[in-house]
Amino acid sequence: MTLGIVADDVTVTYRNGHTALRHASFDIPTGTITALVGVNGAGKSTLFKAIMGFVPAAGGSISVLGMPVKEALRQNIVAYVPQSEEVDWTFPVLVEDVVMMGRYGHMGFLRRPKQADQDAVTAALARVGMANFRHRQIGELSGGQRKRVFLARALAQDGKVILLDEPFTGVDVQTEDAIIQLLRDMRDEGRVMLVSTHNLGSVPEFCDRTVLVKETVLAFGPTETTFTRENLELAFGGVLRHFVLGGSDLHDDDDSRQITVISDDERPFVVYDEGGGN
Ligand SMILES: Nc1ncnc2c1ncn2[C@@H]1O[C@H](COP(=O)(O)OP(=O)(O)OP(=O)(O)O)[C@@H](O)[C@H]1O
Repeated sequence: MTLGIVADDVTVTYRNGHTALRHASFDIPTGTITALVGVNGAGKSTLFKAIMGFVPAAGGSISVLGMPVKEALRQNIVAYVPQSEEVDWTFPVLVEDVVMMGRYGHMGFLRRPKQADQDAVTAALARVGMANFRHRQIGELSGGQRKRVFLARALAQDGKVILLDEPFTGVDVQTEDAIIQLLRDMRDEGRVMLVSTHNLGSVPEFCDRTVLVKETVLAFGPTETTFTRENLELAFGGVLRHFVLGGSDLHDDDDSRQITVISDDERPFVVYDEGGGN
């Protein structure tokens, strides 16, 4: 088992003094898809930022493919697929330009694309089924198409570790299935896929591993032993009312993919179904 990402006792404190993660530890091997699960504000994005070196760890350490974060950044091996809200969609930029950004780390100082860079962009767009959209403005695309373009950027970068922040928000079932298939292919190529998702129903279906966060890492490991009723109740701070997992049940009907967590004050807290998520 080759180690992909290892967090050892990581604490992250923002400049305003807020500590978003305390003593968080986990490890995930290469060649896996790992779900990052937790309520809003649990620290998922913070963990991503720490892995990308955007925020320093106030304590502990993170290694990526055996390297410190700084070195991993230098080698351009960590790719990021952002949440839609993080992107300024009014910025006038073509689809091919967004994907070309994935090549920047492979280019020289002047960032002049070579034929190999153009080829990588073409191949990445084809792989996500967006070849025909190459010359479109990014702002003119649908939510699902935009996700595909950012996945193409990660592919063009040839990231060995790919962080995806809620890739299923606002995408239809067909696009979700296409994204899951792509993630599986990338896993089989030995990459590390870390996926933050609120779409709990699909976690057991496609994530080999799960990391549960709530201001720290509550639990991590293989999904069968980690994505349990007890751990989910801990992560969501409520009572799990409807929890159907595993095997053929998952595919029998739409209902069986639904997970409902009822919060302590009896309001449905998390209600997710096949295509949904909120
Ligand atoms: N730049 C920042 N400065 C200070 N505090 C921050 C900053 N970014 C996030 N936080 C705080 O850190 C905590 C964790 O936020 P984070 O964005 O990591 O949560 P999350 O799990 O990604 O949530 P969501 O599911 O809503 O995306 C929250 O309490 C948040 O308010």
